[in-house]
Amino acid sequence: MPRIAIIGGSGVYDPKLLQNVREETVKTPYGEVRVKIGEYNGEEIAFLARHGEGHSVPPHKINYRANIWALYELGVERILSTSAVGSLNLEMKPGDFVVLDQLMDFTKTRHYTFYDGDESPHDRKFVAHVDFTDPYCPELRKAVINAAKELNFRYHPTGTYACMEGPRFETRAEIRALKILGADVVGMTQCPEAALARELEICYASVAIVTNFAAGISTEKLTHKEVVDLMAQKGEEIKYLLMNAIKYIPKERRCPCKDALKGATGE
Ligand SMILES: O=P(O)(O)O[C@H]1O[C@H](CO)[C@@H](O)[C@H]1O
Ligand SMILES: Nc1nc2[nH]cnc2c(=O)[nH]1
Repeated sequence: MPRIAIIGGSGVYDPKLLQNVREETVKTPYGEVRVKIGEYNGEEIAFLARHGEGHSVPPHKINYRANIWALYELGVERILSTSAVGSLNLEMKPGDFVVLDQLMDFTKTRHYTFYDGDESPHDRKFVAHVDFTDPYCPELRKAVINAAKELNFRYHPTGTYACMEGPRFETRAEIRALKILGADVVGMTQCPEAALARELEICYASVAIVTNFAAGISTEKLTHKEVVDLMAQKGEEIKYLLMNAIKYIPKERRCPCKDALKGATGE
């Protein structure tokens, strides 16, 4: 059973560094999900392409609940993901890695929880309000930071991610407002992905890769092509960073993520 999963975002569509890769279709109450499972240094790792292998699913249409539930069904306890982002912070330049520690959710039409009471399509028909003060797992964040240090990659140990609905990019005014609100980077997929992992008591962290300066800060037109091109240039580094982080992930979980539901249901 894979204890660790990688969710690849834009530009990260296949688990090149895994050996003996097999594909499983996992049935979930929210639909079927195709997951690849391979090995790295003798450890079973699950891999899921967030947008589908051909980047056919836009950010606002991703079946986040099926994806996270599928990894839960496989026994995954820890999820590392990648996120291509625009930067609002001049210190965070294209090509930089940002180990996210905070997020703000500005999405509008997504499905945000597994806990829909009686309407839940599974036996967890209770109401739950999980703590999300710190949305990312401290142990996973530390593992990525250790790996970035060891590989001598240009990285930032913290960063606040503003999640926009998309699929369009932002206006100048929206980026100006997000900057005032304290965002460092902007993307379209961390919400509800991070919260759904917390709701199933799965540790979650995301390595953001700055692909461009955000609207109004960049002097150029924003294009998805620029995002995918930069992710392709950084492909090898991203894979080495994620794989290198694995050895720093403690076998035993001592983080609050594993007890997220304690007290969340009022019981
Ligand atoms: O967050 P990932 O999946 O890396 O994708 C990012 O890249 C796309 C924009 O080019 C958006 O979907 C944005 O969220
Ligand atoms: N929302 C958003 N997502 C991105 N992903 C990569 N760059 C950007 C950006 O500028 N805005």
